[in-house]
Amino acid sequence: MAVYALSIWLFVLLLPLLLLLKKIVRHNQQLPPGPPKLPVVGNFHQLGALPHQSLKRLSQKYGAVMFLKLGRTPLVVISSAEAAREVLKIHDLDCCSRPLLTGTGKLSYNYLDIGFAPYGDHWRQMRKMSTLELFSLKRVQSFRFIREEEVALLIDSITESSSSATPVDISEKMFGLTGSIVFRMAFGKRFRGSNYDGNNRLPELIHAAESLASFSAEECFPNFGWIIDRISGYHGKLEGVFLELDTLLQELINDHLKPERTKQEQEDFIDVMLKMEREQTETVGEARLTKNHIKAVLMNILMGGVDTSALTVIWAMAELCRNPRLMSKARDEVRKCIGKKRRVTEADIDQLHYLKMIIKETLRLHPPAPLLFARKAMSHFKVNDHNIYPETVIQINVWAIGKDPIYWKNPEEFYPDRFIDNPIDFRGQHFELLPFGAGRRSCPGIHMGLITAELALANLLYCFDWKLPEGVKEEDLNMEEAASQGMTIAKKTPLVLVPVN
Ligand code: HEM
Repeated sequence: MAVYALSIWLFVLLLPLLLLLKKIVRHNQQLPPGPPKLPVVGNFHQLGALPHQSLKRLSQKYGAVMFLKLGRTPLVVISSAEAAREVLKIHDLDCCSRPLLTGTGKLSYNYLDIGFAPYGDHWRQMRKMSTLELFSLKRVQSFRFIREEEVALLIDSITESSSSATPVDISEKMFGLTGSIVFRMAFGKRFRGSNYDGNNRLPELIHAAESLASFSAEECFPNFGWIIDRISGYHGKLEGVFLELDTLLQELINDHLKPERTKQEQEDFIDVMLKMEREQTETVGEARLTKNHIKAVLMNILMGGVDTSALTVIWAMAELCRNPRLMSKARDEVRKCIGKKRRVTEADIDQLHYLKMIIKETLRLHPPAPLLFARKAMSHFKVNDHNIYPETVIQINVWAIGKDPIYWKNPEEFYPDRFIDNPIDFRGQHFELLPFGAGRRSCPGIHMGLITAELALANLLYCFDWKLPEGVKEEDLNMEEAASQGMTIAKKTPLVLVPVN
């Protein structure tokens, strides 16, 4: 008992000394400034349900390069274009790895993929293969007929509602559309509404996979996090979601291997990767391309390709419906340029300059991945004279940068005209606008994502006039973001509009 009391007294006496020591060490380390941390949890409690919004508020107090701790994990958050340029351009190679997490490891077949794989030979080979064979402009163009057919089906389904002025759930329609397009490109099969060959859990599964692809409690709090994971059933959920997706992907691959399968006119992603597996001369990392590599890439395509384009169109339509003047300007452009046709085709898109500005403005205010995907520092480097040490997780708050009044006049206003005679683009050269990231880990699906969103939006504007449902005023339209469920941020409530033709 006496020993116990003595240790408590010693602790109380030594505490100020320990704190002082910590301050000195920290000063010597020259870490970026950041909010005070609580013991054990660090700054975890300050993230809230919408971390990009909380982190923006904190950065206004602590700076554009900010140091936090998620439990034990050191985290640096970047919130200005200048600092983003230093990280993503000058120090791209120092920090172009990803943190190794239980969730991402499982869903990527132990990092055989592109998106979650750590930097190294394997990732370089996979990224090269996907850039040349899956995401090239030529390949994207080869799927033009799929996008045009699926958009035509969508317009037909909305036409039925427009004749009776029935409200349409645009959010559901958009996830259905992008799901169908990605499905056909990747697997050569149709995915209708929320139903794929009887598997109506697919959209739910993709969202569940996205939410499991982040830090588990144990990764943040090594001492007791496992208890939280046990209570929340984290590992069971991860196993379950992985097993269902793995079974689906394996079945799709098996279908492609059946000798009786009729040769498709158009190769899908599985065909392309199976052909590469057969013909490979180069090794991928230490191993050759296997079925697990193929499934890992398909998993990335499902998780990265469906929600992102859908969210872009949903937010664009929501912004236009709140701004009738911009809506008529956009509609006039599409109808004037296209003239009398049934549908807008991809060949028409290049003339639609205002539509492209709308997409850009939407991606500025509503980047689907507001913090990009987490990166991990591989070596020591400095940003604004602050040290960033190996193993630090780095998040770029592109949502905050897109709203920074230093670069954007009236940043909260949806104003596509700001891009007239303005060279700022979103392909990774202008650090004030980074919805696709920049540098080595930037989005390889940019052409595919953009053309899908542009074609869908152009046709929605060309084929219908849009009204808000009875009793909803423009200023009442709910523009809140849903609580973070992983890498992307959705609109909190579905967008419901009435089509008129
Ligand atoms: C509007 C549509 C899209 C947006 C806004 C978007 C955004 C992003 C962002 C922000 C990143 C992370 C960049 C970084 O960490 O610096 C990323 C990575 C990635 N995206 Fe996209 N994306 C879109 C469409 C697509 C599509 C259609 C696909 C595939 C079919 C795709 C596949 C990927 C992959 C595989 C990565 C990981 C790259 C790597 O780590 O090397 N994306 N995307």
